Amino acid sequence: MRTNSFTLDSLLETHDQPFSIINADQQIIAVNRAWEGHFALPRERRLGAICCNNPSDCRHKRFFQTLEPYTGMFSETLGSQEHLLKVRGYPLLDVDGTVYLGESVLTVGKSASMTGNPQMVGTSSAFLNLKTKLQQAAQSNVPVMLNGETGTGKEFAAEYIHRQSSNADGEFVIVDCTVLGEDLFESELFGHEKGAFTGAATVKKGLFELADGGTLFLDEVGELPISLQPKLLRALESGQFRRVGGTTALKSTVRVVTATHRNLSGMVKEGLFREDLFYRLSVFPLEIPALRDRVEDIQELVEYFLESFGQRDRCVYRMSGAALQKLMGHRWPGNIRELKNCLQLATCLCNKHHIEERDISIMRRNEMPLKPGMVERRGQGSATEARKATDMNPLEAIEAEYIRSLIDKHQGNRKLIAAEMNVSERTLYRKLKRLNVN
Ligand SMILES: Nc1ncnc2c1ncn2[C@@H]1O[C@H](COP(=O)(O)OP(=O)(O)OP(=O)(O)O)[C@@H](O)[C@H]1O
Repeated sequence: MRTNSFTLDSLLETHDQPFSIINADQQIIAVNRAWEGHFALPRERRLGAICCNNPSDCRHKRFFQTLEPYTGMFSETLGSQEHLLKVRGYPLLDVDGTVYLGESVLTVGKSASMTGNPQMVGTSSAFLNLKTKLQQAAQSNVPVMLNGETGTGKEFAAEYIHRQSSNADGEFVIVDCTVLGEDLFESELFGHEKGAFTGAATVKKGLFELADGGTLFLDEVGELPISLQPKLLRALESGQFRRVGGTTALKSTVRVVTATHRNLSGMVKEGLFREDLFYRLSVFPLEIPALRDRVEDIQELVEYFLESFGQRDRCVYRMSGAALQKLMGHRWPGNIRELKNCLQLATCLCNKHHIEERDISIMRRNEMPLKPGMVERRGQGSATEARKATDMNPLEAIEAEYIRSLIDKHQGNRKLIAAEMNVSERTLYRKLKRLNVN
């Protein structure tokens, strides 16, 4: 059979979809007109350039290791814009047998900047991997379980999944499992009919119903009492539920995302979490990395937060190199929330909007700032008494005392108390409830 050789450019232009060719050195060697138009980038700016932001760990590199065709959702920053791409990559052979990667963009979803979502900041490989997986999870519609330390951005990630998913037009409903005791669970989750119990003066829709067509985010799902877990499982499996006091079975189609800082599979082994519910919820498990495992992102996060504080305060905050070094050297047990709160405080302490090393006050976990007199009061036995009265362990008693000192200091302002403790207001609320502090 006689074969003709066509010029590369004429072949490329037969693709209506954006199309690019990448060599084994991960350089872009050709793009078509649809690609230029789609990304609003002239080809001269891309030809010869390295394929993406993170060439040491990207789909192109993996392709040249395996030569396996692939299809999937990925996020990529081209120019100054973040794009969510559905791509197909496959091998191309030239006449002398050299392998290239041909990649076409199949359909294009919404980008975070286009939807006005808060920006997901970070370019470390740990973070980019996570972002790609979040997008894959968003497209898949299966239950996602997010695992990570406090303040790593689990709720932020859950909302990101929601906004990128086909349920984005529905509600993003957060269920805080730490506050759902036996008495609240059914009426909060499934709602109640008028007169179902004393105080049920009107019909109330539950969170499950409100999330219909949207996303139900079960935060701290590991805290859900085991006695309530079968009820949740039943509703998730059938999509059906009854309001308290109601006889009609209602239906709700929700996308489920859960988060926990606990080792749930360990809890299953210990009989503290139902195995069937665990498997039902963790079809797509995702680990959110701690900030200390992606220190490369600290500078970018600092710039991002300072810019947003600057917009709020109508000024431009700057930071000295020494101050940044101090931030880079900390282990951030409270993760991104702790960093954000630390910067928030620095903007209040600094002079002429210039943050110096002395303005960075990092709170050591074992250095609880006690109010004058607090040690003395503890010495007189107030914490011990509180412990006896409420059956607290010694650490809880100290924590309760510490929170009380902050309540005094900030005159009960929960925002300020939570900020000083480096926890979310919701976490503070849980602590107040658990420690019985008013
Ligand atoms: N990638 C990111 N870019 C910018 N801000 C982020 C990012 N990830 C998290 N944040 C911010 O960090 C803070 C903590 O995030 P979030 O509340 O989602 O953490 P969490 O893991 O759910 O915490 P907790 O377990 O204590 O509830 C929030 O202010 C959030 O906006």
